Amino acid sequence: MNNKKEKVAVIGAGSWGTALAIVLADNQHPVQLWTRNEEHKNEINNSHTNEKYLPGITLPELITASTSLEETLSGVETVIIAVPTKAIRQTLREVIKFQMKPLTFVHVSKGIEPDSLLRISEMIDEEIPKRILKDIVVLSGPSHAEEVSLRHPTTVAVSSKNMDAAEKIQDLFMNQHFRVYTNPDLIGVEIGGALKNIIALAAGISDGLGYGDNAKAALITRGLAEISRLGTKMGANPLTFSGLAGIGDLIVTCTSVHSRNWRAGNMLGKGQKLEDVLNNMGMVVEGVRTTKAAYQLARKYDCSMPITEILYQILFNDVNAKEAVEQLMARLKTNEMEDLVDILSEQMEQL
Ligand SMILES: NC(=O)C1=CN([C@@H]2O[C@H](COP(=O)(O)OP(=O)(O)OC[C@H]3O[C@@H](n4cnc5c(N)ncnc54)[C@H](O)[C@@H]3O)[C@@H](O)[C@H]2O)C=CC1
Ligand SMILES: O=C(CO)COP(=O)(O)O
Repeated sequence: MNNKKEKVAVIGAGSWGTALAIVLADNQHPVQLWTRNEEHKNEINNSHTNEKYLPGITLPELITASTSLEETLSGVETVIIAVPTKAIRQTLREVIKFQMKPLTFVHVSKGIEPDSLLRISEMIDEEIPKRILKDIVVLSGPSHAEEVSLRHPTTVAVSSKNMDAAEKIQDLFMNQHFRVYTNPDLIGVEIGGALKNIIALAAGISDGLGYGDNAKAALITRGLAEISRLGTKMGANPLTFSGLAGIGDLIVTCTSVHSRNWRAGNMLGKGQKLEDVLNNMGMVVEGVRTTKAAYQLARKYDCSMPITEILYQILFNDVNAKEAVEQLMARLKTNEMEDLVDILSEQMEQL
């Protein structure tokens, strides 16, 4: 059942924030969408479009944009945080200047902060004073904004330490095009969403190099193995990685031309420089920063992550992509099932 009249704030009017605003407006929720750009605000309010991020889509009239956070947050109990991971802390610090009443923070971004190695829910917990922090919920899963905005069937998962809050967000978003599942594994849902971008970059590189379906299937399968291995060490339930926030998101991001991570990888595989690729994309490519964070996490947790390690060398140490693939293929022989044994024994230790 939808809470039809509740106003909702969406912070970030890029592709994903706008697509989710459409879902909420389709569910009859008035949406207050925040953008930092005055022209962008006028376009959304006057033309009901967002041509840079969702070309060709007409936005429902229930969506109104503002450049004022105070105005965006007025009268809402739920705020959707939809800015890139690197902008989360700065955005939260602005939000708390205008907020007196408790809020449920729903984050929909996919990343991990390098150096602190915090997940986004942990960053929110750190930044938001307890007096205005009601709950933190994550929404993640295989969901390209371009398809959500066309009302194509999409499924996602929501998670929180408080499952009542997760169920409330499930009700807020759920409709006939957008199916929302709950999953109690907050760590797994956040880790799956963040780490799949690393593998999508690698899949794009593989395609850019001209390799085929065998290579991509290998990256998806062995990528899932290393995501599960690290995620389990961090306290996730390994079963989450067989779900929407794991293999589901991995498939969509590694195989879709909509994926910015895949597209960036593809350009790198064709020989373009990382700096040029990022400058030309005009949208966030989360996997680059997340590769740095995962590389650090692999060391912290003493976890073998060969694809992440080799991608780190390509991105940050200028290692040639073709030679990197040769290195991956020439690794010491091993037993595929060792991963499963590692994951199971990790789980036993946690019981
Ligand atoms: N686009 C998609 O299909 C999906 C994206 N996501 C995640 O959602 C998050 C946002 O991604 P998109 O909307 O796709 O990115 P985007 O690049 O399309 O839009 C980002 C928005 O954040 C704003 N922004 C950037 N830096 C900022 C800063 N320092 N302060 C305030 N605002 C800032 C931009 O102006 C823009 O409005 C990412 O973590 C992404 O992984 C998750 C699921 C689907
Ligand atoms: O997370 C996404 C789809 O689920 C979007 O992926 P990209 O950021 O690679 O476009």
